[in-house]
Amino acid sequence: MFEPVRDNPYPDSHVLGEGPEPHPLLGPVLPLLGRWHGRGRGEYPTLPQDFRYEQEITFSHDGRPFLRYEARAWLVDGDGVPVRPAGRESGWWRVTPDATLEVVLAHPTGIVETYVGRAAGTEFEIGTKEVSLTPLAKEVTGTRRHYTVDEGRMTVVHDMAAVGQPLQHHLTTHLRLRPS
Ligand code: HEM
Repeated sequence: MFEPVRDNPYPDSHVLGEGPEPHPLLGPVLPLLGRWHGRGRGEYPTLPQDFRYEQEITFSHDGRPFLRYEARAWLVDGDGVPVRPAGRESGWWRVTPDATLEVVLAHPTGIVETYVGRAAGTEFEIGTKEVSLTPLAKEVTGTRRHYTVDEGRMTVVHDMAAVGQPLQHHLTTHLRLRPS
């Protein structure tokens, strides 16, 4: 019944030239591919003070026309010393033939977001189509994310409408591509 099986023949890759060939439709999002690590600052008008964090983001693929996305962050103090784990999220970035992006992200805090957006060179902009919340999740009504990639550096600006507040800045992160 429990016969041995071979290793997964379709591994993910986050490095060009390793693993499967990227699907041709992934062309517009290839600048995102890789493991990124960096620092950020966050704020929101409902919070008593702003905060600093570090974050790791990985975009990978298995040869099909979507990226796998994984991100985790941890708060740090003013000296960069880790304080506690913070936001985590994972999901999928699907690319259509006209370079439209369709993104699904899930958070451990009971939030699931669907997004639509566009890839334009090294700029990627996505905005929520719908946000779905579990009963205990904080009220998030919409978010917008802007990714800019430039020679191994990535900046992510994340605006959010939540807990009765209109869409406004929550996070800005500056990341560098990690050597694999
Ligand atoms: C790098 C990722 C993130 C970090 C470091 C971060 C950090 C924080 C921190 C420190 C707080 C204050 C409450 C606390 O101490 O836990 C907070 C509040 C909040 N965050 Fe984030 N966050 C991140 C991503 C997100 C995302 C992706 C969303 C929405 C999809 C989100 C939605 C919220 C909401 C709704 C609140 C509560 C505001 C309130 O109740 O006043 N956060 N975040």
